[in-house]
Amino acid sequence: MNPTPAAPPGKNALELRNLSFFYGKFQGLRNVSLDIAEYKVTAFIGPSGCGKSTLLRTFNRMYSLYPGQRAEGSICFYGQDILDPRQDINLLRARIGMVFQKPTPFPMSIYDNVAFGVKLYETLGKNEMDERVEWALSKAALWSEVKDKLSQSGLSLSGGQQQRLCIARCVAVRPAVLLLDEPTSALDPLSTAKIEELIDELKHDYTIAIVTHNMQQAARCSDYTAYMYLGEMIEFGATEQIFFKPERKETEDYITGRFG
Ligand SMILES: Nc1ncnc2c1ncn2[C@@H]1O[C@H](COP(=O)(O)OP(=O)(O)OP(=O)(O)O)[C@@H](O)[C@H]1O
Repeated sequence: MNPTPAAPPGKNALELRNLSFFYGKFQGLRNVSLDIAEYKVTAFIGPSGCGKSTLLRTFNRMYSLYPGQRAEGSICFYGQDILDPRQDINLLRARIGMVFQKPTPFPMSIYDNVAFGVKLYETLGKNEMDERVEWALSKAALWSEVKDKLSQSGLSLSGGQQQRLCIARCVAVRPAVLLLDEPTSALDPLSTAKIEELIDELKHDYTIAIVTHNMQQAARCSDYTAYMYLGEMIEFGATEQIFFKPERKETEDYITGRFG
């Protein structure tokens, strides 16, 4: 199967070319090429184990934490190859933030959860930090719910609020790209709807890549969709095209539930 590189019109935040990934001897990604358009939502769908999370984790070199895992090919982030061994990983993670499947607030106050990342990269005075925390919590549509209890533990919030707190923590360091790895799979339908609304708001300011098992979610939230299978990019295009007029039979079978 050949990958289907497709360049959405406009500027790209990330450009992947012939990206392969290895967990030791096991190859998790095979020659993936695609462009991630700036200020759009790109969704990654496909059956369990097809490499969606593996792909997302290459975008901020998350795998570098683990010996034996390596990527080949190139990922250009506004013209800079992030796979270059000289890449400053901390700086990269400030520019490309990640939110995980399970909400992961730190065992500290709501305020400190948001301020934590900022302190790693910037030295702000108290007023500036207060402003940044309020700004980030507002961006994550959480400010009105927590403004009177900023000193309470982040762990005291509901699951949906905790996930929005994690988004606020990510946004607070002012990244260019947000990576969302199944951000609603641990949430109830109401919290899921809130996060989906939030994604729609956030794409005005951020480029978003989302992994989801939920096809309705991909159809609702994304501008572009990539269908993956066994580590390969089978088809990539505008979400409407992928869902209503897929070019590949494999994509159609998956979308219509005939897969397997
Ligand atoms: N740490 C690891 N070591 C070895 N193999 C791994 C590791 N993590 C993932 N894999 C393998 O890489 C492949 C892709 O896994 P990945 O988690 O990216 O898939 P996925 O599409 O995100 O799956 P899911 O939808 O179930 O989360 C799978 O075959 C998986 O078993």
